[in-house]
Amino acid sequence: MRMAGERIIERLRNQIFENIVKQDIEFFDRNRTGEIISRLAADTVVVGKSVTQNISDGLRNGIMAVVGTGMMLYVNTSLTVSCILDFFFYENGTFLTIRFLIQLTMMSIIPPIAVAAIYYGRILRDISAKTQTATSHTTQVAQEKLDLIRTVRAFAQENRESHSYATETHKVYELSMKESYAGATFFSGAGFAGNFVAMAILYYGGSLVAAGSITPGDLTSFFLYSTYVGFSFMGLSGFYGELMKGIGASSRLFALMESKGQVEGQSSQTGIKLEKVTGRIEFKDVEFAYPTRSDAKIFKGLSFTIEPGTNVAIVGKSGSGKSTVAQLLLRFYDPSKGSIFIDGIDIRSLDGNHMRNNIMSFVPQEPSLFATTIRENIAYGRSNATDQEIESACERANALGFIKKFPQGFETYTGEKGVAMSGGQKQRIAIARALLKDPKILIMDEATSALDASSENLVQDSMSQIVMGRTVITIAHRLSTIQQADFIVVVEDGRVVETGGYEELVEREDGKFRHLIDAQLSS
Ligand SMILES: Nc1ncnc2c1ncn2[C@@H]1O[C@H](COP(=O)(O)OP(=O)(O)OP(=O)(O)O)[C@@H](O)[C@H]1O
Repeated sequence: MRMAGERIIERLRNQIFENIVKQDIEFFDRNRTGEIISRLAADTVVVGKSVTQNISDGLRNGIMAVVGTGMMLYVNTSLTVSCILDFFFYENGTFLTIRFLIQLTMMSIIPPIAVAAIYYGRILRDISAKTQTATSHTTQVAQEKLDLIRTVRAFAQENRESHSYATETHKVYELSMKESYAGATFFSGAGFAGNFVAMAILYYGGSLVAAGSITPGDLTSFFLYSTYVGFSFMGLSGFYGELMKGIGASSRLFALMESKGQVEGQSSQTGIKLEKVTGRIEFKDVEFAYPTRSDAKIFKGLSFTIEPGTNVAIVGKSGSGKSTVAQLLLRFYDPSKGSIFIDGIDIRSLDGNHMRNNIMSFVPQEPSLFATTIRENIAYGRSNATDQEIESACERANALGFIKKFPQGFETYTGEKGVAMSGGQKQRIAIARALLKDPKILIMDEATSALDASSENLVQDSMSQIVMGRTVITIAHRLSTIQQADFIVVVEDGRVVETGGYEELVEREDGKFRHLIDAQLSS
């Protein structure tokens, strides 16, 4: 049972994690990582144990109850005839036979214990669901605060964070207290009833022995079996309670396991697999609001076309939705109206997995690295890449120089989320990672923002190599970095308000792009 339990826990974890990583990005906007981690780590153990170790206890107790009752009846049958005929009424007319003792045991312990056990089980189920939620909140708080430990330290908020963690752990403690009270009430009540009946059996059984209607041996065996039955019913109640606890903890787990993404096929492997792509992109009348903020429309009819092989910059004020263009193109979300096409095909009909794996590469605004070596981070999208390919991607991303300066070179450990790398180094590793896939469409979200002027110049210099033979979308904040763009798309109020080449737009006196440039120069 223990082995089966461990196997169940392993399978539950794997299946739930597999389902979670395939969820839409919206799911991660709605759920906090700490909660998911806690469900995977703690809830799976409660559920696994409740259906295995607990079942073994339940089976043992069930068998003991059945056999014990059978033996009681057996003791009874051997005496039944004489008991019923000769001692049906004893002395002063009291109803005292072994049958009566059985009835006494059965009637006075089992039904009340059964009713109390059902009630106790329900309480445990509710408390268990609440405890698992409270436990997930403690993990959430710990995870978030430790993730941001540098901010916590910089603002000297260690005490406050310890206090907020303690508040959450206290909620778990209070629920555990409730569970303890419920357990103590149930088991002490059941124990008291059991002892009372045991005394009653001894008292009446003693009288029967004294009267010679049963032998001391009969009473002893009967007493032994009834104790077995009593204990096993207590055990069965405990089993039921633990089962209910498992059910309480499982509700959220099964919801996580069964939850299906909203964006059908966001990470599924169905749909068209585009093999020969030119890299033409079209946004047509796209309307969009983030699902978690559906009243704030980001796009209200966004339309633009990017021809294959061009280097396009998307510009606009902060919060105008530039990064959202990338998120829609990667199909992290679907537009509420309108469509996005790649080579004339609506991306909703493409195989999302294939599209992201073979057609596109993305350098996010804040590149995070996995806690492993530089090599593994760069080869993340193409684990079979050769050393030569990795070096070549690094050269184009202007990353080779600094990587080679590390004593361990490509084997240097990048730290959790890349903390052991500078912002500029992380960005160049992320650019190299994107280039290694040799994508037809490269999306760079403010990819050079963390670079110092000289590194940025070096990356800009290699831009001609980076863009060669592919469509590049640069989501630009610093307008100085987009002079090489073939085409600029200016986004404002959810629409495209201007398009054109850099020189052309800069010269438009009253143009939106010109305003952006002027605003940036004067700041
Ligand atoms: N996951 C999200 N859920 C809800 N709202 C979001 C989400 N991501 C972004 N937003 C909101 O959408 C709007 C557009 O954000 P976006 O990141 O696209 O802007 P941006 O133009 O790239 O800004 P910046 O140049 O400052 O990075 C903002 O108002 C932002 O608050």
